[in-house]
Amino acid sequence: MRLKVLVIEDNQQVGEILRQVVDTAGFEPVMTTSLTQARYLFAEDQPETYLCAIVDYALPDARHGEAVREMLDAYIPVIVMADTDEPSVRNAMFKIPVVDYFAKGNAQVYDYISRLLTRLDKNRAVGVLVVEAIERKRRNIQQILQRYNFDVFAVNDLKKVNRMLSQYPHIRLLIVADEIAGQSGILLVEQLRQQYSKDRLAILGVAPDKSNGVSASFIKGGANDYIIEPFSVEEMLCRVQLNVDYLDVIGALSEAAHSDWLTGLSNRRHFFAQAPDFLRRFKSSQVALLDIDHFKMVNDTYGHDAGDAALKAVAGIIKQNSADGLAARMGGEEFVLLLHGEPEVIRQRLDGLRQQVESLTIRYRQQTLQCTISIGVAQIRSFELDAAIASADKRLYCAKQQGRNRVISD
Ligand SMILES: Nc1nc2c(ncn2[C@@H]2O[C@H](COP(=O)(O)OP(=O)(O)OP(=O)(O)O)[C@@H](O)[C@H]2O)c(=O)[nH]1
Repeated sequence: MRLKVLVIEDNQQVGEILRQVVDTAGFEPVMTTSLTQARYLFAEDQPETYLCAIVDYALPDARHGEAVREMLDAYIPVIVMADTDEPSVRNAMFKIPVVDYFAKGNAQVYDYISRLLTRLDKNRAVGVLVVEAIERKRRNIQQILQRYNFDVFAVNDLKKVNRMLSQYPHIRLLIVADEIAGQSGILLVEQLRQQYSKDRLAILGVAPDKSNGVSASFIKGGANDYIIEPFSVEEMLCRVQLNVDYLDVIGALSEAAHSDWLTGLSNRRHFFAQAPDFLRRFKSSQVALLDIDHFKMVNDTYGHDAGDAALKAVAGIIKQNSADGLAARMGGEEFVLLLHGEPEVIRQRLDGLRQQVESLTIRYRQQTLQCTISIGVAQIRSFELDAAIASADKRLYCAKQQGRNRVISD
C-alpha cells in the first residue's frame, strides 16, 4: 500500500503541481483546499498511513500558519509552502519542528520536494545515534533529526556507543560532540574507525565555535564531516542529509560492483571475496556448480531474451535456496553455491533445487519454456576452495555425460 501525503493548498495551480509531484514520487496524494477539509479527512484516517503533509502557510481558514501547527500537533511531519520568502515567517516556521519551508514560485522547489518525499520515506529505515552529554543539546539534535523521520537514538556516555551500534545495525550515522563528560569525542571516532569504515558508518563531529582545530582533528580522526556550533536547524539537516545520501550512493555503487547485472546474484569476484569468511565460519562446507542444460538450444529456439528470462528464473530459485549459503553467477549459464552442513543433507537440498527448476514454467512474452540443470558437488577440505571447485566441475561434467538433470556428489 502506498503511503499517503496530505496536501493542504487552496491555489488550484500549485495544488495540481503538488498532486503530480506526490504521485510521481510514488505516494498517494490526498488533496484538500482548507484546514477544515483536511481536519475532516484526517479524522477519518490512521495517522501512520501518512508520510507527511505539505501545507500552505496561508489558507482561507488558517491565515497565519495555524494549519502547520495543527498538523504538527497530530504528529505528522510538515513541509511548509508559502507565497512569501519573508524572513520573519521563515524563521517563525523553523522555530517549530517543520521538515522544511519553501517559497512557491521557483520551479526548482518542486523537484526538491519530490526528492525530499523519497528521503523522508527512506529515512524511516536509517538509524542515527547522537552522542552528547549535555541534555539540552542532545534533545535539540534529536528533535531536528526526528523532523526528517530518522530513527533517532541518543546516549550521554561513550561506554554505551559500541553496544548501541551492535544492537542496532541500521544505525548508519553517528553525531558526536567533541567532548562527552570529560572524554574525547575525537578519540571515540578514532576507535570506531578501526571497526566501522566510512562507507558503513558516517560520523559527523560537532565542534565548538572557537574550535582551535577541533574540526580538523575530527576529520583527521576519521569523521566524514563536522558542523560548528551554534548551527541552524537547516544547516544540521543539510549536513546530515548530505552524509546519508553519500552512504546511499556508496551503497548503490558497491551493490552494482558486487552483483551480476542480469540475475542480481553476486558476481564471481564478490563470491571469491566472501568465500574465505564463509569457510572460516563453517567447517563442514560443500561447493556446488550448477549449469543449465542445453542452454544454447534454449537461446536458439526461443531467442536470447527468453534465454535471459530463463537465467533470471533459475537464479531466483538458487537465491531462494541459498539463504544460509553463498550463491553467485560464475558466468554464462553456470552458477556456484556454497552450503554448509552434512554432505547427505546438502545433496538432498540440491536435488530439491534441481526438481524445482525442472518443474518451473518460464513465461516470456507469448512463449512458455522449461529447462533443467545439472549439478556437481564437492566437499571443501582444508579451505582448498579452488581444488573443490575443480572436483565439482568434474562431477558436473559426469552429470552432463550421464544424461543431465541430475546431481553428482562425493
Ligand atoms: N541468453 C543468454 N545466453 C547466454 C548468456 N551467457 C551465455 N549464454 C549462452 O549460453 C550458451 C551455453 O552453451 P554451451 O556452453 O554450448 O552449453 P549448453 O548448450 O548449455 O550445453 P550443456 O551445458 O552441455 O548442457 C551459449 O549459447 C551462450 O551464448 C546470457 O547472459 N544470456
